[in-house]
Amino acid sequence: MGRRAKNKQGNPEPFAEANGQAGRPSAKKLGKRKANADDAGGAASKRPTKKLKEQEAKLETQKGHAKKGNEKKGRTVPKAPVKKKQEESEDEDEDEDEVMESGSSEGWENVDDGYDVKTEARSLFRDSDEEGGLESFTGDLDEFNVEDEDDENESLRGPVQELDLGSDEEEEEEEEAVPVRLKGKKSKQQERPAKIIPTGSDDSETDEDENDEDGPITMANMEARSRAMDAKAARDAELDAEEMRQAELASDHEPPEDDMDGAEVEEGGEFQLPTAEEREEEKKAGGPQVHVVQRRMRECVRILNNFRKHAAKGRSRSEYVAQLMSDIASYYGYNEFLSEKLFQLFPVSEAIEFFEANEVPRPVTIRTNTLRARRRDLAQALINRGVNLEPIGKWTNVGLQVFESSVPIGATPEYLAGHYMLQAASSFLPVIALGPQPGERVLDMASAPGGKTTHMAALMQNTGVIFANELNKARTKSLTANVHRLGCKNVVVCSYDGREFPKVMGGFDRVLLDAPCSGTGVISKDASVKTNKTERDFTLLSHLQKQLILCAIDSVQPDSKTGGYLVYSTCSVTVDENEAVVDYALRKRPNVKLVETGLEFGVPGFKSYRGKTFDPRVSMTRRFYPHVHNMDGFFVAKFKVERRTKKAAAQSADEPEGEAASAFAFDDEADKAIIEESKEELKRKSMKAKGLRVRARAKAASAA
Ligand SMILES: C[S@@+](CC[C@H](N)C(=O)[O-])C[C@H]1O[C@@H](n2cnc3c(N)ncnc32)[C@H](O)[C@@H]1O
Repeated sequence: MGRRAKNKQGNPEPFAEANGQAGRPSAKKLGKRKANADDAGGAASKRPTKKLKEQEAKLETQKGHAKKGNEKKGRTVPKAPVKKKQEESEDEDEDEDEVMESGSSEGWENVDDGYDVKTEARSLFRDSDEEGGLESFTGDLDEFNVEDEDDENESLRGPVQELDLGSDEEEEEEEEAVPVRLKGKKSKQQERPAKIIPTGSDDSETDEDENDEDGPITMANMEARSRAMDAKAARDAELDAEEMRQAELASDHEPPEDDMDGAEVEEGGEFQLPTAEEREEEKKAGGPQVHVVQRRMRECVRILNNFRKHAAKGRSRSEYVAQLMSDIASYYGYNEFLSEKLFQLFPVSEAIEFFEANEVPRPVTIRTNTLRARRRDLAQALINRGVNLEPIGKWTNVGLQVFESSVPIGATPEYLAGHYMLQAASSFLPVIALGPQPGERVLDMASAPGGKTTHMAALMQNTGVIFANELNKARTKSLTANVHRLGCKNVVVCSYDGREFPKVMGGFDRVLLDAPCSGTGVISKDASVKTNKTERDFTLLSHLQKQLILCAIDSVQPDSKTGGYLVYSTCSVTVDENEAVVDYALRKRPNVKLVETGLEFGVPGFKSYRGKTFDPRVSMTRRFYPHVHNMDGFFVAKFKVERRTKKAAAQSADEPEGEAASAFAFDDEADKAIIEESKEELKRKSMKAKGLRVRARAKAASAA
């Protein structure tokens, strides 16, 4: 398998200005893909890169530069246009900026020609071993990798899970073969016979293998190979675009029923929704067989995409939806409540893409700590150790994507020396949006394990001061460790409930509230979310988030000469944790307004959702999705806080609970019990973290 194929991440290019609608596969398209893949034998374990590729091809072709747009290798997270200002503030490396901007070969031209990475990596390994170098780190990795299992990012959830430290025996074996130490978790999909909606990219693995010649990748041939891959990607993009045009053309001329996407009859005869009895029998037999569920899901998607045409007489849309949601839950392993909640966020076909993307690990990415290293130097040092990497994209000057590595990325000398942070690309976004400036006073209200705190310290060039607050004392250890490792000298770690601000301290130029959330954006890293989140969790969380956001707003200094901003972010995709919280804040604090995040990609937030209307400015917020942007699901909103006038204060007190409020807001009086429960829950968690005995929840509740 090719070098990149081993760490294939689905799709590459960004969907700059994606709006969530763009390029959604039509029913026709899905059918066509399915037919293609079925022809190819319904191969198992293929990644859901298709839609991304199609969208890219379409968008990029429209823009007239498909060549750049479709790097089929799935080797990048979004390469979105970058703002000049961000570039300047994020990286001091001017030379590198030049190379990046020239766009010639993504910044690697000036490394030594003829350098054989594999050979060098082998010798480095030996050297390290002799010196007790890398080997000696493995035992202590946990300490260095900082974590706490429920951390949202960094070394905790994602990348480190990917690392395979292996046993000593493996080590020896691997040294011979130039080991790949970076491994994806085996997804459930890989054990399944076929995809729900097979895609044309299903043959991409073969393509990649063809592309990856056997010889060693050297500095000399890296660029040429990269160009060859780009050229191939461009050809693929053209083919895809052509296929898309054909599909669209065909949909303009009603297809015959036996067309690929018509009411085709799959193996097993005409599709019928199961009756209640059949479903009961299915349950008794231990649930449906995988191939039955797959087919049923495919059929339901097809029918729901053109209900009038394809639905069986007498069956309602809601019956198909109910069947599909139930099958999604069993096929992907979600509880029914969550599968429904997530399903409702998207049009039918896109929902499947989302669930599929959650089965695939996101790219492993690192952030250069510009307090200690320049990205170019860091990249060179890691390449010398046998790490295959490249810049994430033009939107960040500090990010690197790691494709494979023969060393544990969380234990290299550079890691230990604080030259980089293992950090999900999505985690860069709120910090870029906040844009902390040197000399400012900043609050990071919920900060452990410190990925964003340390990023802000770097942007502030270790000047000014950042108060890094974290409720959970146990988690302040990893936060402090990271602050030290990365050489941040302007950070004060503290441990309060965020809701105690600004009483504890206020008057900040900027505040980041990276709120505690359900983690529905990071399911690929933490599959437990699929089953352990209930309706009650979402109620409690959104209450907490609403309380925290008001405290965060009140902690901002409206008269700040340089700032006066708040960024609210979550790694969740649910509306109650995102737009509903933002809408609530806008209503409760008329002295704040939403401003553009400055992030040039991402889908606008929902202005309305399931019959509820939010403040129209909520569309200035940005959503990020695994299936669209190949990053963790994420949400970012940026506020400007202004001076509170008497009139505004009165307005906020009188603020009627609007249309959206009924569903998403809370009334302090009526919900007192819930708020108390949420406090109780936090207390329990904190006690647990300290190793204290915690009363069982039911007892605690009745006692309260
Ligand atoms: C999404 S994580 C923060 C990740 C962090 N910003 C980073 O980039 O590394 C949310 C954090 O909020 C903490 N937290 C939960 N409730 C809190 C509260 N009431 N006040 C402050 N922090 C809280 C959690 O313990 C968790 O560490």
